[in-house]
Amino acid sequence: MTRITGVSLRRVLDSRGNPTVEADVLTESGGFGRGAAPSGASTGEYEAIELPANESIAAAREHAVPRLEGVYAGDQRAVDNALRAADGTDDFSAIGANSAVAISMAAAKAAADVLGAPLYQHLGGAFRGENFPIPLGNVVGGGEHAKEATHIQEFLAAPVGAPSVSEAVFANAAVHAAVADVLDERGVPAAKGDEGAWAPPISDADAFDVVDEAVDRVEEEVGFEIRFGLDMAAAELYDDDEGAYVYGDETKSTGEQIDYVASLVDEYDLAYVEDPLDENDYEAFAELTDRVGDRTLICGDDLFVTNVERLREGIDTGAANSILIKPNQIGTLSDAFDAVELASRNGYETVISHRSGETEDTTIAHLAVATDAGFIKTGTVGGERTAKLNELVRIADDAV
Ligand SMILES: C=C(OP(=O)(O)O)C(=O)O
Ligand SMILES: [Mg+2]
Repeated sequence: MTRITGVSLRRVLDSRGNPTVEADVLTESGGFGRGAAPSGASTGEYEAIELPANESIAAAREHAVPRLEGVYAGDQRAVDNALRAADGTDDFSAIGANSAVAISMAAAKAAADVLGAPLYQHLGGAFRGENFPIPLGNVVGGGEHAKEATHIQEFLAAPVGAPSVSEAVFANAAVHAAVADVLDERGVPAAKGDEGAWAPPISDADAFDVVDEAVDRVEEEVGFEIRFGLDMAAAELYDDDEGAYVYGDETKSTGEQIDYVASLVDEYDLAYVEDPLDENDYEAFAELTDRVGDRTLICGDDLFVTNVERLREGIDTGAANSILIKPNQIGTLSDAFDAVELASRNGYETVISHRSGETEDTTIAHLAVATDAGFIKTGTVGGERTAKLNELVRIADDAV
């Protein structure tokens, strides 16, 4: 049976070397699941609250663990309702979304363990496992993820024509390597940012040129279509006092930002643009989506924060045509599923996503397959990123 008999919590390292929360869930029949919370750097204003790991663990031990004992791990809503009840706030500020999401994911894995089913099947049902998300691979980045690099946070390879998820994963790694070659040929030194993308000290315009060239080279090599996209993380660029987007010495008004993004979509045939505008500006999002939403995905990350109420507002105003899903932005798997369902029912594409601070946890790979998501954004290289990519390869190979 999947009745929970124990929950233990500990501090472990994330990929930035910061403490994060890991949870173990045990069931009465010996089922075991482990989940670890990721952590953002360019966090949205409306995200659930991450507490310092120690504080979150102490609060969850006191308030959540006693309520979870006896709950069926296989009843994900019951687990997540218990977490919400233990917390008692709207944003998990009492026990921390970090403990909440770690426990929520660990319970799902414990239930899958008892059932002897892969996590994606426990979460998504018997007919999942045929369709795979296209991985969006961060190959050049800056913003809050790397100092002295591009203003735009992420340049993402999008192997839209790949015949399999495995070929898509390897294509993104090849684009990452080709970017290194192009930078080297141009004499540009580059360290890596938090997500393993190259973080060269070049302008955004030069980065477009480098990524375009790298994508062309790999496209020729692999023989299928590779496009690219962006996470502009524009809430980080937007200055409330100036009422403008700040790119170093240059600023753009909201109208200029919309024109700029629309021109990039057309010039580079972008497949995907995440957070092109400030997280409070549904109207500007809607204007851009109206202009280019027929030929690219306009995705809300900081805009929606995996929150059904914010997504509902986006649907009502025509603000976007896709949503980024980060379970730790909202705190539980049930809430993340609700956001996916609302999105799908309204024709929105879903993109399951990692955070810039990650662990070896592979839940999001299973979540993407379980929800039949069109895309997954989980980096390109680096152990905490390849953990998810390799898990997708294993799921496709029936090896989980
Ligand atoms: C993954 C992202 O970064 P972070 O985790 O820092 O929010 C993002 O903005 O999409
Ligand atoms: Mg983002």
